[in-house]
Amino acid sequence: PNGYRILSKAHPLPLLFSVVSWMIDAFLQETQQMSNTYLKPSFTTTIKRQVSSHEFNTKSLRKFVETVVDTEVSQRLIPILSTAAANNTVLDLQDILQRFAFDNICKIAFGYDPAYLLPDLPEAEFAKTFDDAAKISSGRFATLFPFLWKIKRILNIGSEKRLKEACSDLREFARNIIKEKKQELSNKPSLETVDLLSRFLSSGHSDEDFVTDIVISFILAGRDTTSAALTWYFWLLSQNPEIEKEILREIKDKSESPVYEEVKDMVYTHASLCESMRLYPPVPIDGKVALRDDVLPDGTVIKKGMRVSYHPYAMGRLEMLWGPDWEEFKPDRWLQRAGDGVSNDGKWSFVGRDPNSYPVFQAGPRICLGKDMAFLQMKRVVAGILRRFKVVPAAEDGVEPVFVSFLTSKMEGGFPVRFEERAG
Ligand code: HEM
Repeated sequence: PNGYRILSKAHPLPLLFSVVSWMIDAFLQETQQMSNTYLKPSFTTTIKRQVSSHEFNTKSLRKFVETVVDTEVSQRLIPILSTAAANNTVLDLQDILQRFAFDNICKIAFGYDPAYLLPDLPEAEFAKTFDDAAKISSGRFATLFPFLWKIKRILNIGSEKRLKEACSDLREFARNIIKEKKQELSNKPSLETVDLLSRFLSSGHSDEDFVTDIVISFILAGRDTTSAALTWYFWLLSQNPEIEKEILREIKDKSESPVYEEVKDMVYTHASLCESMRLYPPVPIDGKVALRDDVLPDGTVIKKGMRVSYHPYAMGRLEMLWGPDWEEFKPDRWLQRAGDGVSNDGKWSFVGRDPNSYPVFQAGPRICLGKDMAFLQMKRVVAGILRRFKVVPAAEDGVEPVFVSFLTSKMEGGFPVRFEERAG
């Protein structure tokens, strides 16, 4: 569209030294309108410094997987799918996975259980508000006439009025979580809480707006990303039975291992998840705003204030990066035989890609902090579901889902499926 320049054509993501995180920040900027504060420039950097040594280290991650994810899988997800299989009911898998991810991220980040993944699939008012806010804010970046939304915002009408209301509700929701957590901590100062929010509050962060931002950004980072990845993953598996068979074989092989070992060794499943996110990245487009004048490695001049976007969706489909078979869902492109090449022991090993040519989790110093956590969660869900069920799209053969994006990717209208119990 007008106003856009392709800076590096098909070239891998250029170095982005002097740019700032944009997606989460942009969303937060909107929600912050309500508290009349300005985004602290170092906000997400501060989160990173604060939490990377705590919640995202291996020990916490293992705990997260073993307790929260497995409880949610075995006590909520599987019983719901079992009932649906027994009654031949069609469920919207996208909705189920979003509920699953929302419960998970709330439990790990705040020690709070919203219980959205219950058999009666309760109205998720908060989730709807969250979707509306994300949809309207992402619409701003896609518009050809940005002055229109700015006028609407000044006049407080239409979508901008709805956004303002939604943001107010979100902040209210976040404040309530914080209030309850503070109460809990004051009653039990020595409470053995491992959630992020307790850590922030216990370590002296009392600025309400700051902590509210943390709550909202973690929901955004943790809810829609893994659920988007898994929704498209199950769709691709339904279209590629041979690959599904291979994953199932791996899952069955590992079923006797302890949780952490199982997940670590699921090389083929890991490759298939990477491959699925190549074609359907949960964050299909992301951008940065230049803090000061800069020159990209290819000589392109960037002026302070210019927005630079990069497109994981487009980059995942480039022939020059992935070869002439880029359209194929092919986990093998992430694998090689382990060993010395002579005594082939038959084991596959995973071959990662340079994050600059696969920026699904972004690249550089602001790379996703939850990447390992996301993979652990996704593998446990894949193992939990596939071990018991075959996921069958309810739409007629040949009907393809439509990819849409509101900050994160979605399947338009959801993903209606049936579940078939596997024999044995
Ligand atoms: C498949 C799942 C996921 C994908 C594809 C993904 C992708 C991304 C991307 C593209 C960014 C960069 C955003 C930007 O700065 O513009 C990001 C940042 C981030 N992600 Fe993830 N994410 C995933 C799951 C998670 C999970 C489960 C968490 C856990 C809470 C998480 C936490 C974060 C955090 C804290 C940042 C900010 C890092 C910083 O700015 O220093 N992510 N993620």
